[in-house]
Amino acid sequence: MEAKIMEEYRYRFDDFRKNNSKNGVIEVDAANCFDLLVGSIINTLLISERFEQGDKEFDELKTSLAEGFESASILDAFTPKWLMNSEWWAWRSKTVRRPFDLIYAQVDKGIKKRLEDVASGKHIIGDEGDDFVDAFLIKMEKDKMDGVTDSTFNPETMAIDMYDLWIGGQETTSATLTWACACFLNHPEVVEELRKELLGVTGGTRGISLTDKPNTPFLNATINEIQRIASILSMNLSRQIKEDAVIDGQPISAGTIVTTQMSMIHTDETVFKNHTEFNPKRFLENNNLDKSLIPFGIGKRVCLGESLARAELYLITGNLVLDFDFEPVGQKPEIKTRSPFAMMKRPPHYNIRFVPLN
Ligand code: HEM
Repeated sequence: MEAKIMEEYRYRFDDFRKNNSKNGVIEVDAANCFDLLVGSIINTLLISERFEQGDKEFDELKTSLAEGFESASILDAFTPKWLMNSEWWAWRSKTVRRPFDLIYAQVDKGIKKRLEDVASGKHIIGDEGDDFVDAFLIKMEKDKMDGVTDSTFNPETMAIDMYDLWIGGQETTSATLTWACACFLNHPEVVEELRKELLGVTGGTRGISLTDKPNTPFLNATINEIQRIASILSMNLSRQIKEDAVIDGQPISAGTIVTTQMSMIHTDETVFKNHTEFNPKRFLENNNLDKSLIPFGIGKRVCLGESLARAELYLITGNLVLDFDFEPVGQKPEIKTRSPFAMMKRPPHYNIRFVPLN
């Protein structure tokens, strides 16, 4: 996983150096930059294909996915029945759902092409396969050979899984990285301290790697603080109560749909003093504080992509700090969301300069 993330990181920034730089300084739209990088990491893991700048299909998919997340709100989670039957709701659902339909169509197309390539011998599946699609096809074949009649591994479930992974992994990670750079632009002192820590670990001779994690407490704390400040999912996914229960003194009947407002947990002033302040050191001063940080949810249905997302955040922020200085283009972005009432707290929109350090 690390190798694939780093390959995409290097490829993307080499490409920016060639196509988006003046005198070696890269200037890009922060959101687009991370969209392409994160999208390519997921797509490479899923189906061994990266996205390039100017790819119309990816641009359409991304724009509508961002719009979908921005327009989806608490209303979509708790829609009253009378509203669901209205024409307005039918129109709205179509608009909110459009990006999701586009993603499904795209993964479905990719699977069909892989199946054709396998059939024609253009793609040969090795013992372990190259990616998620290969691994899925191997499992499908195994179930067939073993005579499993009720196997749930088929092209349709593969498309649904890929769709889930795409939706779960793209916008979330990309938005968090866009928040990260907004924090860095506002806090050069944090960047400086991070660089000192990372150079101490690498000796300036190599990039940062996941094995360095135990030796980079300040980077770990900074990523925690970025995720706390970003708190990109205002609400967690919903749960349905199976039995009558009491939550925090409040009786709740079986069948009730409940959710957690994660952004409130992350801004609880009794836990995170001066919660509007970006202060990574709070996680170093209190070793237990990260237990109150749940950006990936908690429990049995915790985020399936947590380890991938954590690896991406660590490797990308760490290596960016080692490779570049960050400069705003015009005014610094405010560390403030563009969509306070949406399900996803979108980062500010800004352009950024990456100034190579050597
Ligand atoms: C910073 C990045 C990410 C954040 C903040 C995030 C956050 C979350 C949260 C809060 C949930 C709901 C957990 C719950 O119900 O308790 C979730 C679920 C999920 N996430 Fe993520 N996620 C991120 C990245 C990813 C990535 C990279 C992937 C996969 C490529 C992914 C795939 C999923 C899936 C499939 C689920 C549904 C799990 C289930 O219901 O069993 N996520 N994520």
